[in-house]
Amino acid sequence: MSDASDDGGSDDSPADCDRPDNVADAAVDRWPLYRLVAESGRENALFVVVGILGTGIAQVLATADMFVIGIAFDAMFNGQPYDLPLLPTGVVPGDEPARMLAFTVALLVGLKVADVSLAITGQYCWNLLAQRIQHAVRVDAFDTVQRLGMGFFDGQQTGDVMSVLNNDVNRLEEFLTNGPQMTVYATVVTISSFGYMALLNWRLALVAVALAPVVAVANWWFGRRHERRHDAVRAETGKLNAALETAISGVPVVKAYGGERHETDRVADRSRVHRGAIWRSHVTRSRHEPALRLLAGMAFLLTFVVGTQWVLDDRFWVLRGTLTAGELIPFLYYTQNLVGPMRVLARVTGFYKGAKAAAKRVVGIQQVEPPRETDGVELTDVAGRVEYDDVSFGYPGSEPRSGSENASGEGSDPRASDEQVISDVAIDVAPGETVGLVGATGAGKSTLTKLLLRFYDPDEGAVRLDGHDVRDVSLPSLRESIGYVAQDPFLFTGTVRENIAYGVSEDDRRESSNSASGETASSDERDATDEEVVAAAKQAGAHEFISSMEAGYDTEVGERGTKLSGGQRQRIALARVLLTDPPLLVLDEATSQVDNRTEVLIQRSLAEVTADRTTLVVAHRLSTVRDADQIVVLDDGEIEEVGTHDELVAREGAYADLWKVQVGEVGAD
Ligand SMILES: Nc1ncnc2c1ncn2[C@@H]1O[C@H](COP(=O)(O)OP(=O)(O)OP(=O)(O)O)[C@@H](O)[C@H]1O
Repeated sequence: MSDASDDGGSDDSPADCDRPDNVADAAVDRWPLYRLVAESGRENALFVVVGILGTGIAQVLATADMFVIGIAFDAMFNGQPYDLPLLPTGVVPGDEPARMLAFTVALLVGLKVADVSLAITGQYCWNLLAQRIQHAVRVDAFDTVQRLGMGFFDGQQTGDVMSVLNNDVNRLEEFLTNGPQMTVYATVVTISSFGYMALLNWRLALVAVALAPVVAVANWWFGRRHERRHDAVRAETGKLNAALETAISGVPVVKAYGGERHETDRVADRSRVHRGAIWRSHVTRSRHEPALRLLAGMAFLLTFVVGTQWVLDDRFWVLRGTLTAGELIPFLYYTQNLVGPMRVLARVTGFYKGAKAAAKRVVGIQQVEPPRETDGVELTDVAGRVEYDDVSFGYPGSEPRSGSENASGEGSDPRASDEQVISDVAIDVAPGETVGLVGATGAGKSTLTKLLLRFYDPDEGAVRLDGHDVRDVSLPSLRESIGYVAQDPFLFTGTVRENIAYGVSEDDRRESSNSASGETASSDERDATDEEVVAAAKQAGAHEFISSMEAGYDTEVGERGTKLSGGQRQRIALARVLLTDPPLLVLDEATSQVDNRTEVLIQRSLAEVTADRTTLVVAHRLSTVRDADQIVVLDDGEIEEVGTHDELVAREGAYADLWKVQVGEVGAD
């Protein structure tokens, strides 16, 4: 995946910035998890500190009990002094065993109460931290995704991107909830157990930890295996999601072609691969923990043998000095106590590697630089002059036509090897003009409009608006100047009213994103009034059918507008654009799905709207562009003819042929 250059207008190309093959391939960061937590977690530093202290001190106190019992045991039964570190001598009772016992019980109860209270506080902080970071990472990643150029979405499967925003981010939460406190627990229990052992007998303590280097190497080895396994699981989860998303969103086609069995088989194949990846991950996990416990068991046995011999013989090999039974019993307890951290170490390593694999994918998305949004010329009072200045363009990553060469005649430049979809197109649209773009399917009409909107940048030449290269114009300002109705308009789940008013609430949306980035928004935000919504719907020929629906403007349109017909969706999309009252209009087959009578009505009301604003109209139905000031006929990405309807008909060229076919003067062949 390539990062976008961000240092100049023409270098900051939405097409350049996003050619990822796979979200996971993008992460070049060595510490993706640290990067995410550090970026999102700075404001949560207090939770980290309290979490570490709470969990840490709780564990120190939890492991103190056996130490206290050992000292009390020797004091009560072996006549040793009742010497507890950190406690003033006056507090500790005298020689009477009953008083010593009462004091010991009170001390143990106090330790347990403090331990539990601190553990609960620590747990609370870790949970809160995990939730907050998960939320921040998800919102940040989503914000990045939706600001990426169209090239990113061309190269990604929606289900895979969804999987990053959902499954992978959840995986982070799982790690953050459990990982830090488990790590603190394991570290503190290990250190404090070792500390208590060293206080009891430092020589025997060294024996007990003799196998620590072996544990470290074994854990490192398992960690590497975990990482590979988790990388595969995360990638396969994304692919499975993509397969599910494609099958569900294509359900009408699947049903129409009776493809249910085929889709089930396809999902089953993906699920099988996914299951295999998960299984391999489980196998690694199921071997990891027992292996570490085995090593801990060996350490315990070693300590037991050495310690017992030492107590019996007053020495063991080079180990000399006194070792009492009262010292050995807590000592063995602490050695056994190390089994818990071993188990946790294995689990935390698994959690960490899983979260790291997920973080790589999240960071992979975050590393794709979105095109600059706020730099550049702010357009005000747009007159509407549009110029395509010898524009050539090929979609990033598309295959070159056979035999084609790039501009330099070399094949090594990946950009230049893209298939040219637009070649040397020059069009000059005066402010207020309406231009029709016509031509065979795949001729490049929609692509030309997308270059104006800067969904992509041209490879050669420039697209200008009011004399400004659109690459030098700030993206929000450019897109606010252009009302765009796409070929297959998208409606959001919600009511008809909400869908029509969507564009006018834009300022509100910008305000929230600006306030997130610390900027303040202008104060002229407003919502559309009901009258404005209805007026726009009337202009778009939508009012009649909306009013005939039971809930009128409050009708729910369903997901992506599935409860409406194609023509109804188009009219709502048209109304949405008209409501924003942009200086420029780009209508890409905006009325292709409405019937002829409705189209004529829409054309009449649109005539008023388009009279004094620049309008680009893409149409197959030539009656839609008949009254345009100029009609550009495209053929295979090149301009074939330009003129008014009458001029082109009189010229008897390609347009005239198309016109004759459409008015029925000649057959299609
Ligand atoms: N995102 C994309 N990635 C790669 N190639 C694309 C992409 N979108 C369009 N193309 C290709 O670019 C060429 C021009 O497509 P475009 O949509 O501009 O044609 P059009 O003239 O609008 O066609 P239609 O009338 O069918 O809508 C086609 O060959 C198409 O396959």
